[in-house]
Parts: sequence; C-alpha cells; structure tokens
Amino acid sequence: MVAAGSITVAVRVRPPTAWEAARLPEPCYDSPFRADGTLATPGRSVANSSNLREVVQIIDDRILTFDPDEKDRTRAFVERGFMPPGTKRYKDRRFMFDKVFNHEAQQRDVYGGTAQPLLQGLLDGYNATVFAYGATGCGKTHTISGTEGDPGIIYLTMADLFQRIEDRKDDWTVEVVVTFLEIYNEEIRDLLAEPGSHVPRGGLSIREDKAVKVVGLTELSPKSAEEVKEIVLLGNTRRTQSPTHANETSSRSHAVLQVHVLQSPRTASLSEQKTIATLSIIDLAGSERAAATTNMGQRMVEGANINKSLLALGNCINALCESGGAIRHVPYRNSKLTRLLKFSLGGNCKTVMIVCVAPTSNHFDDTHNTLIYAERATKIKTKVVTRNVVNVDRHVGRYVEAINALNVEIAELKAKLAGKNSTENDILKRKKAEASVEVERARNDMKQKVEQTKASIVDGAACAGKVSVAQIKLAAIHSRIAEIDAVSATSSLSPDLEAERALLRSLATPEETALRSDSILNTRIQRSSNANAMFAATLRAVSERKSDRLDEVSVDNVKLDAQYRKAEMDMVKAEQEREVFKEAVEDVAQVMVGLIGMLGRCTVMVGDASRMLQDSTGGSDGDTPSRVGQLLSSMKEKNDEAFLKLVGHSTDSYKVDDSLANSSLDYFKGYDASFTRRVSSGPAVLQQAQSSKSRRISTHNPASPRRHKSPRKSLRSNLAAQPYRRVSSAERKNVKAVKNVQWKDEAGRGDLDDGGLKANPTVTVIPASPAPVDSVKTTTSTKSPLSSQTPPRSASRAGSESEWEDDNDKTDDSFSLSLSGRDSLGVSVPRSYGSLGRRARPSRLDPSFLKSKKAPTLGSLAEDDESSCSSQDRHVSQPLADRSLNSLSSRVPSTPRTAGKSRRRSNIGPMRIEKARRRSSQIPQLSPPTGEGKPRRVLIGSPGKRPKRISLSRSAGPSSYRLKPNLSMTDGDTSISKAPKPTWR
Ligand SMILES: Nc1ncnc2c1ncn2[C@@H]1O[C@H](COP(=O)(O)OP(=O)(O)OP(=O)(O)O)[C@@H](O)[C@H]1O
Repeated sequence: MVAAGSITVAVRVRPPTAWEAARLPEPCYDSPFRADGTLATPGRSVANSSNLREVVQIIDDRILTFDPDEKDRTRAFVERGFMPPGTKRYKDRRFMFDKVFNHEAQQRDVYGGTAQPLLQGLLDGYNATVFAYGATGCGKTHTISGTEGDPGIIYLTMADLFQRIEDRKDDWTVEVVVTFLEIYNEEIRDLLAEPGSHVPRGGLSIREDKAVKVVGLTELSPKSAEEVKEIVLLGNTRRTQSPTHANETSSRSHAVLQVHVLQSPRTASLSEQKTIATLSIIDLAGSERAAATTNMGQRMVEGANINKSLLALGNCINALCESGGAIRHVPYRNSKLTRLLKFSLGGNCKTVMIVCVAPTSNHFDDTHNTLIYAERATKIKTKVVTRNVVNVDRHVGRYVEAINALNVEIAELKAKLAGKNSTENDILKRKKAEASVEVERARNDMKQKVEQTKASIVDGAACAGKVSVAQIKLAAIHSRIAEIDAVSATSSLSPDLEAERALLRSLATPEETALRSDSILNTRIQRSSNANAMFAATLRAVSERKSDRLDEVSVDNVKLDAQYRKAEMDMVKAEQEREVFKEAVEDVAQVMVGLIGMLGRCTVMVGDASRMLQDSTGGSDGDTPSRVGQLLSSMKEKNDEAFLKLVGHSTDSYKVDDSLANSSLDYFKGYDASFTRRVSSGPAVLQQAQSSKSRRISTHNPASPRRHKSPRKSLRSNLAAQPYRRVSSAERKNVKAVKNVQWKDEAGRGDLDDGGLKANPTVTVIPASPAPVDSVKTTTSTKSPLSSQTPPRSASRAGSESEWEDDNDKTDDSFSLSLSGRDSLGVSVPRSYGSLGRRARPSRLDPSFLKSKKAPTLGSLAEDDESSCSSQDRHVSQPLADRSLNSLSSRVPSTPRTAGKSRRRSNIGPMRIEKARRRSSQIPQLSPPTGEGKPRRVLIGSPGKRPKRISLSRSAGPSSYRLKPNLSMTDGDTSISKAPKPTWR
C-alpha cells in the first residue's frame, strides 16, 4: 500500500521549431558596457525584425519562470513599448513542479524522470497513468510516441517492462495485454481493430465497476517491446491526425494505450496470489484557441470537442483540488475522457502528468494557461493507493497442472545449480552495465554544470579577493586618517599633515567605490554566488539521485565524484583568490621599493643640502639659511630614524662619501616611475580632486581655452581622467614609442631635450597630470652629453597635432616648482606622488619642453576588474627588473639634432610652421640667456594672443612665492609659482 500523495507533474519545454528559431533574436550583450568601458551597441535583437522571444526561463530542474522580467531596460522598451509607471511589463511568474525538462532534454531523460519510477509499482500490482497535456504543437505526441529513430515514453517503458519481466521470469509468470483506443469527437474507437470490422454506433462504450473498462476492445499480447512499438505505430496510422495551422501532424483525438500486466507466482500451490495492474499512457489532443487558429468545418468541430473534454478534465482537477480530502462531487461523467481517467485522477493509481509547453512568445497565452493548469494539478491529493491482488484457490482438477509446473521449476533449478544456466551472470552483467551508464550520466551532468558555472564562480573568487584587498587597504588608510584626526583634535594641523590627510582621503575614494554594494565587483560576486548555488544544487541532486539501476557501489562512486568536483572547484576558487592576493602583494612590494628608494635618496640629499647651507653661513644662529639648514638637517635625522624603525636600516650607514665635494645633489636626475600600478587608483583620483582646485585657480586667466573645449576633447580628457579607464598594453607601448621626447622650440628645430644633464640647468618639478602618461619637463640651455644616444626623430614620433591638443586639454593652470642650482640635474617627479597640482600646460614656446610618457596612468582597482590584461601585459615595463633609480635619461630615447633641417612638428603643414617661426622671432625674450650655465631660452612670451604667458617668466609677482637661499650654488632659486595657463591658439 502506498500512502496518499499527489500527482507528479513534470514540465517539458520543447525546442523552438525552425520557424520560431528564425524569428528569435540573436543573443546580445548582458550589459550595455563592454570590458574596455566603451558603450556596447545593443544586440541585434533590438534592431532586427525578430518578433519572437523566449518566454520560459528554466531556473533549475524544478523551477521555471514564465515571461521573465527583462533586466535590460532598452530591450524591454523595444519589446513592450512604453508602459505607464506601476504597470507590470512582464508577468515574471515562477512555477514549481516535480520536474522541469529544458529543450535539450532527451526522450530517455524524460522517461527516467516520469514513467520509469512507476514501473516497479506496476510489477508490484499498482495501477499507473502517464498522460501528456499541453497546447497543440507543443510536443505531446513527440514525448509519448516519438519517432522511429527517437522513440518516446511508450517504447522506452515497454522495453524496460519486458526486461524486468525477463529478469523475474524464474519466480513469476507474467502476462502482458495491450489495448489502444482513441476518443474522437466524444466517440471511443479501437485503434487495433482490423479495418472493416464492426464498429458500434456512437463508438465503444465504457463500463465502470471497480475499474473502468471499455467494452469490445481488441486485446493483443506482445512478447517484446519491439512488438509493442509496432502495435503503437500501427495504431497511430489509424489515429485521426490532420494538418492544422499550428501543427502539420496535429492529433485530433485523445489516444489511450493500456497495458495490463497480470502476474502469478511460478511456484504452484493450492492457492494462487495474482496481481493485476494497468498502465495507461495517454496522449491528449492539444488544446487550441479557436480564435487563434484558422480551423474551419470539420477541424473546428474537432477543436470544439477537444476543448470540451479538456475543460471537463480541468473541472475534475479543480474539484479534486478544492475538495481538500473531503468527499465532494467530481464531474467525471461530463466527458468520455474524464470517465476513462476517473481512477487515474482520483483513484487507486499513481499518476504522472507530463506538461508540454512551447518556449516562445508565439504560444504566450497557451503556455501561460497550461502552466496554471499544471500548477493546479500539483495540488490534487490522491487516495491511498493499494495493490491489486487476487487470491485464487486452485481447483482439484488443476492439481496435475500445478504438479507439472513444479516439476518444470525443479528441473530449471537443478540446471542452475549445475552451473549450466548463466542467466544470473548475464543479469548481473547487464545490471552492472546499466549502473555504469547511470554513473556516466551523473558524471556528465556534473561535468556539464562545472563547465557552465566555472567561469562565473572563478570570476567571483577573483572579485572576492579584490574586495578583501580593497578592505585591507581601506582599513590601513582609515587608521592613518584617524591618527591624523586625533592630532587635529588636540592642535591645529600642520600643512604637511593636512596634505597627507587629503591625499589619503583621495586614495580611499576608489576603494570605497569598489566596496559599495552596487559596485561592479559586488555585482559580479552576486552573479557568481548564483552560479555557485546552481553548481551545489546540481551536485546535491546528482548524488541524491535515486535509480533502480544504481547499485550501492555506483551510488558511492557518484557521491565521491560529486565530492571531487566540489573540492576541485574549491581549489580553483582558492587559487584564483591567491592569485589576486599575490598580485596585490607584488604591487605593494613594487611601490615600497620605489618609495624607499625615493625617500632614501631624498634623505641623503636633504642632509647634503643642510650641510651646504650651514657651511655657507658658518652656522650662525638667527640667519635664515642657517635655520633652513638646521631644519633640513633635523628632517634628515628624522627620516633616518623613521627608516631605521620601518625597514631596520637608514641611509646614514650607507652613505659612502661625506665630503660636500661629491654631493648627491650633483648626481640627482630624478626618480624612476616606470612601474605601472595595477591595484591602487589613488593617484588618478587625487588628480581628479586636484583638477577642481586647478580649475579654480585658472579663473584668473579668462583666455583659457579649456572652458570651451569641444565635446570630442572633453570626452577624451574625461576618459583619460577616469579611474576605471583601462590602459591597454598597446596604448602603453604606443605612448612609450611616440611621446618620449619632444623638441623644445615651437618650430621643432631647437635642441632636443635631453633630460637635463647639462650643467646649470633649470629644473622644473611638475605636478601630476591626469593624462595616462607621465610627463617630464626639463629646461636645458645646451645639448646634453647623452643627447648623442638619442635616435633620430621621426615625424610620427613628434606626435600629431591632436596629441598636442590633447595635452593642452589635459593641462591647465598649475603650480610649478622651479629649482635652479649650480650643478643640479633634471628632476622628474612621478606625477602620481608628491605632486602639488596639475602639471603646467606644455607649450611649444616653452624651452623646457620634453615629453616623457613612460609610465601610464596608475591603474585602479576597478580598472583592474574589467581589464583582461594578462599579468605579463601589466608588467610590460618590468619595473623591478629594470629598476635603476637614476637611469631615466638612459631610457629616454634622444634624437641627435640635424642642424639646419626644418622639421614638421604637426600635420598642419608648412604654413603653420612658418607662422610659428615668425612668431618666435618676433617675441622679445624676456629672460634672455645670461651666459654660460644659464638656460638658453627660459620662457618666451607670446605676442598679442597670450600676454599672460609673460607671467611664466616672472620669478616674483603677486601670484608667485620665492625662496632664494644663498647656497653655494651661485644662482640657486627655489620658487613655487602659480603658472598661468599657456595657450595654443
Ligand atoms: N522535444 C522535442 N524535440 C524535437 N522536436 C520536437 C519536440 N517536441 C516537439 N517536437 C516537434 O514539434 C512538432 C509538434 O509536436 P507534436 O506533434 O508532438 O505536438 P502535439 O503537442 O502532439 O500537437 P497536437 O496536440 O496538435 O497533436 C513535431 O514536428 C515534433 O517533431
């Protein structure tokens, strides 16, 4: 006896037909943004003429969503047009069934999930019914009968049944009887009756007793599944099928195949216990909406009858649901179909309903109604199902028969014992083979799921790693900010602490953005956790899968395999996270090496400078230079102290020569900033923050072209300033190749800037620019000794006009710190650190015109998320490998100047060059070269158009601050001046 239960409802979504497939949209991008940050064009679905879409989305093997919400608003609008606010654009309704098969499910999968579990019950004496329900053309006949090459549930069930009968033939005698009928226009017809045989008027009649029986049906006794297949094929040829608008082979009747299984034990005794069970496999005719079909005449009458009987079925289902166990009238008698199904729906029967639906919007209403119908059917509570057992007392007259049967059995048993019968072995072998097929199927399912979800899960792990890195960074930044805040609470903050706090806040911003719940990282983590859940659910389902074919060992094998898959996935996830942490540590190590080098050298130079200052003033107190010297000296000591604490060494122990004659200042050329950061986006943000400051300062220059930049320029400069902007390796290479060196004069004929190796150069420390390249500007008056290494300058290397324009766009008013000393060398400061504002707009008239675009914009964390650059790409500059802190000039490609040769500096043409030259010659040199060791051309004013440029050369003025210590260097000059905005046009 089986406890009361419910009807098993399985849904099968058929694949789109060729007609539908041609009208479905191509898959389009998930997001309107591509990885490189550009806007993706919408998929063709939006633009092309496809007028269908998929309305069934399968969530897992039990849940599906009907008419899922379209997340892409653009597509939603294109699909549905404008919807008033508050209106539900999509039904977006979830349904849960006992089983859901997607369009890729094979006949065997459907059989395994629906009819197969009923077989054992059938052999134990329980009635069973499988029926297919759905709108016309949704695959009912395909599921139930199938085709010759791809047989459906009937054949698969019968093959399995005969196999099982074979397996138990030693103990049981089994008889199989088959009938096949159709209900056409409320008439029952025998599909196995020979043509021409007598058919009663109004069709065959139904007789109801403890079971439902159709009187006068032809009964056949097949001996194998093949015979059943032939019977079914024969019956189908007699079944009423007609082409309709919806289906070329539309079944116009309900077909019912009944398989009666009669079993009796082989061991004869005085009484016999027989079991009788019936399996009904029903292919219902498809429901059809008359308005939606073009059926006329006979087809219309058929349709009306089909709908009438299906309506009666629906009413019975409703009544069975609503009764909730109470005895309530169920209108079975309203149609022949419901009378036949009476015991299947509410009686002593295990029932499986296979609901067939189409996937596209072509069948929108039908699919919706079918799913609602099916959902209601899940609520039907069936009665307690009992075995159909009949005890028959054997008549005395049949004793001889029983004795004979016993003798036969004894002979068979003897043969078995003698080892002559290998049936058992065969059965064992077959069972093993079946088990291994099942195990293989389970493995394939898991493998498939791994392939489907791995990318997303691994991506999620990488994102989780990045989120952890961002959290760690943010914690460090916040703790330092808290320390500074604590200082500010007790006393007013010194400017350096103020600056540090502002810098730290800027550094914190991108990390905070990355950690926001709606950030790209978190969205991807969410997506990955969905994939993870699906993966886990599949593993669970596979390892808990119940099948008669699986023996204990196979079940263990499947479970072990599932555990292995899980462990494998965990390992890949851990590796991915480790990779992210490794990258972050590498990044921090590189930054640390850079900073230690920079600070160490700074400290040594500060020491040297302080000694110079003190020596030159004789150390007398009250003298400003002396005080500055003392200050620098104490700074050096504090730096050394800090070094000792932080890294265990100080520069003091490593300074080789203490004599001023060999001062470090003589050798200083700048810091190496070729390392491209991948994780922090602080500097980019800092520049953004500072750009507003720069812009504020720029208001004093009304002639600034910046305010009226073209959309093209503004887009480009915006992209350049984006912390999320991806800098491709190609771009980096390009930048490196094209923008390393520039000619210093306007016509491109002057000296090539050589990195300031000339004696007595003017060194300009230029703050950061948001452009994705670093700029180094050095003013020299004569040719550098290293300039001979400079390769010849090609037209392309000079950069195009648009490149110049871009640079102008990216620069604005800025602060510049100028140092000029006796033997000082060119300094390039990494634009990302230590910058006070944006770098001065480079001017063709500016003699200190050298462009070095070695290090691209420091990548941000978020940028790294979207970047698909390999780590090799990212390390293209090999920062650690070629890190030599004083080797900037050796890497700057320099070009030997070809005297007297006119060069084009832009693609504007000779006229422009001519104009530029003329202009240069007309300009009075406000800071003419004063002799050996001075800049040859320091700054040049522009006639008419750019009067403000004159202020560039002013060493003192209302907007400049000057500190002129009397160093031993004859014309030492350190000034921080607010440079006016240089203009091009
Ligand atoms: N799962 C499937 N895989 C491949 N083809 C399918 C599938 N389901 C249905 N089809 C195809 O769709 C078409 C219609 O299917 P079918 O005749 O089984 O529909 P039906 O629901 O029985 O329709 P009707 O109620 O009108 O008889 C057939 O050509 C069939 O081969």
